[in-house]
Amino acid sequence: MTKVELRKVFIAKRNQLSQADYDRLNHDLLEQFKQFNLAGVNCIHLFLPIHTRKEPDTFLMLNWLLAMHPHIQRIIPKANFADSTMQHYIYDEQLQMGINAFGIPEPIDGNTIDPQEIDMVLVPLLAFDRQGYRVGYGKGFYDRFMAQCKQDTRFVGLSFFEPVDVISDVNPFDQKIQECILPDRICKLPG
Ligand SMILES: Nc1nc2c(c(=O)[nH]1)N(C=O)[C@@H](CNc1ccc(C(=O)N[C@@H](CCC(=O)O)C(=O)O)cc1)CN2
Ligand SMILES: Nc1ncnc2c1ncn2[C@@H]1O[C@H](COP(=O)(O)OP(=O)(O)OP(=O)(O)O)[C@@H](O)[C@H]1O
Repeated sequence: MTKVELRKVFIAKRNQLSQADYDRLNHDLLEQFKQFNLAGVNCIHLFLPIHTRKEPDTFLMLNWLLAMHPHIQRIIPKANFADSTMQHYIYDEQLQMGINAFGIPEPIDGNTIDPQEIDMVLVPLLAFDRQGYRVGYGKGFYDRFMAQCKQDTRFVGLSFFEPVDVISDVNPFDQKIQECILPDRICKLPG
């Protein structure tokens, strides 16, 4: 299926989730995340969820990391919709948070870092395929950002749903995830 078709199908699948389904799936994703090997990860980048779009609740991972791995630096993005780029802020006491026009919790002001410092990125997606290609909301924010990271940065998707076989219209800008956290397992991708 094409990205346009997949967006429709997977937005509908999310919208059909009841609050109870959504809560359970978030709980299950957190349990899988806890199993994840974080050896060598000193700096982790997390998107923050658009709750109205029933995105995976990454606040659960953020809080768990603070409690269990306080030495790991946590980074969150601020999106600039004028040019589809993002800036990356350290989630510390100095960070001032707000909610932008798209419902994304994001920094207003704080300390920024360079993408080259990031060891692992939790990547938002609507759908992904068995090769590791992903479909987002279609502005290329993550394709641009992932291209700026180190060669060995780990890109990890979070999905409530299984991969599709193939995304038929991938383009040269598309960046792949190497793993995807699902509610019942961690799905390894060819990378
Ligand atoms: N939580 C979260 N943060 C994220 C992403 C994400 O997928 N999830 N993004 C991942 O890349 C970027 C934001 N991408 C977005 C792209 C489009 C729309 C959006 O609402 N688009 C409108 C159409 C607007 C237009 O075309 O001008 C829509 O879909 O109705 C929202 C976020 C950066 N931050
Ligand atoms: N590094 C880049 N430089 C210029 N344009 C880019 C770059 N990366 C992606 N794009 C453009 O951004 C758009 C991304 O569209 P695509 O449908 O692949 O988005 P997506 O992966 O679903 O979105 P997102 O990454 O925002 O979740 C395409 O038009 C693509 O050409």
